[in-house]
Amino acid sequence: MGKKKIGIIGATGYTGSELVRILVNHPEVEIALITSESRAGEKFSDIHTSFRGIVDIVLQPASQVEKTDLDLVFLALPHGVSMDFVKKYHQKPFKIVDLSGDFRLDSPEVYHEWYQKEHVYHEGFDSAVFGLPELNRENIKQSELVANPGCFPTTAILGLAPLLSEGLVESRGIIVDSKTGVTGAGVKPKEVTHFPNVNDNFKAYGLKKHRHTIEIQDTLNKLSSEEVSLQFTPHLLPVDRGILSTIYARPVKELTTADLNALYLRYYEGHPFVRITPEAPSIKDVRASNYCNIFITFDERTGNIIVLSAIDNLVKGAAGQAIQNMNLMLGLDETTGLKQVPVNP
Ligand SMILES: NC(=O)C1=CN([C@@H]2O[C@H](COP(=O)(O)OP(=O)(O)OC[C@H]3O[C@@H](n4cnc5c(N)ncnc54)[C@H](OP(=O)(O)O)[C@@H]3O)[C@@H](O)[C@H]2O)C=CC1
Ligand SMILES: CC(=O)N[C@@H](CCC(=O)OP(=O)(O)O)C(=O)O
Repeated sequence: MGKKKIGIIGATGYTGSELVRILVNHPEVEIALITSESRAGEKFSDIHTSFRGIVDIVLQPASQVEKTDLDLVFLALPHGVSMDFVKKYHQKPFKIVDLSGDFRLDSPEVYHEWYQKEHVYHEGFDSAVFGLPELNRENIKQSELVANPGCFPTTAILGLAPLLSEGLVESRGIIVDSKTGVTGAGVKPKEVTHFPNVNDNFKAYGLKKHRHTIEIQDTLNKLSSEEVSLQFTPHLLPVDRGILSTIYARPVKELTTADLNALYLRYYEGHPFVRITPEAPSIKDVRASNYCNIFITFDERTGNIIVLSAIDNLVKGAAGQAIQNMNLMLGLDETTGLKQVPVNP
């Protein structure tokens, strides 16, 4: 059987280039098409110069998608833009992994409220599968359209899933305190990512209203018998990539650190990209890899459970997870092409 043919839409952005970086060494697929609207006609390596001599493919306009024989397409496009592409490609023979938030939430009304986007595409919301393989592996395998999770939700959901599915913590008042690198904000320069505003600085944003709050709650509600309500606050770190979420929850029964570690090891057995670690993880422990490192402990003094969950926002938080989903959708081993060792230092 030949290699599967893959298209990447929006590859001048950060997640698009990260998809190319990983897929170029994937043994079972070939990159058949890379598109860009703003830079069509230029080489991919003219824009992402670290690919010089490695990926010199000429960027095509997105209109080429329908003229190319493809097995699967990644949409690495902004929220709201992906919807139009999904609508256009709905009946095409290729599968789709959408990296945006357009199809992650269950209802268009909720999407509208939290994304503050006027443009809502109703059809297709029903058929999209939320692409977190650790929770949804079997559905992803059958899916034609996967909604790849957001970066913060990946840390928070993986960090809390064992506790909430076993009903071991109070489901209201959980705190998710997250720190992210600046690539999470995309390639377009903005005031918030301007060098003097980020460098040597640290700040919270999206207080009380960040759209990932609902993505985390919605997903955890499907695991929990009691309704989940959580406080999510993201912060911007002066680093390029990486997310560390510190999560606090109140146990509903007596639990020791040993009990919690045993639970997490059992829950994530057979999930190759989740590592339950004996030490508090740093973002460099997962940098440029598809791993999510999770540390869990009980603080006897305060009565809190503390969970630390670390990923690379561009890999397990975006492109790596998207490729993990692609592997499942194409019937490949989940880890194919994704065994990169984290870069530390
Ligand atoms: N960065 C991250 O850590 C994560 C990002 N995501 C999501 O993945 C998607 C892609 O993210 P990311 O790569 O960071 O985004 P970027 O802003 O870095 O890149 C998006 C690309 O989309 C293309 N594009 C096409 N149409 C438009 C349009 N109308 N307006 C602006 N850009 C357009 C552009 O490429 P061109 O002009 O060449 O076509 C652009 O380079 C987003 O939905 C994001 O929310 C999800 C998880 C983590
Ligand atoms: C630093 C920064 O701005 N990060 C982005 C997260 C990007 C992401 O993972 O997720 P989406 O696909 O849901 O946009 C933010 O907080 O909006």
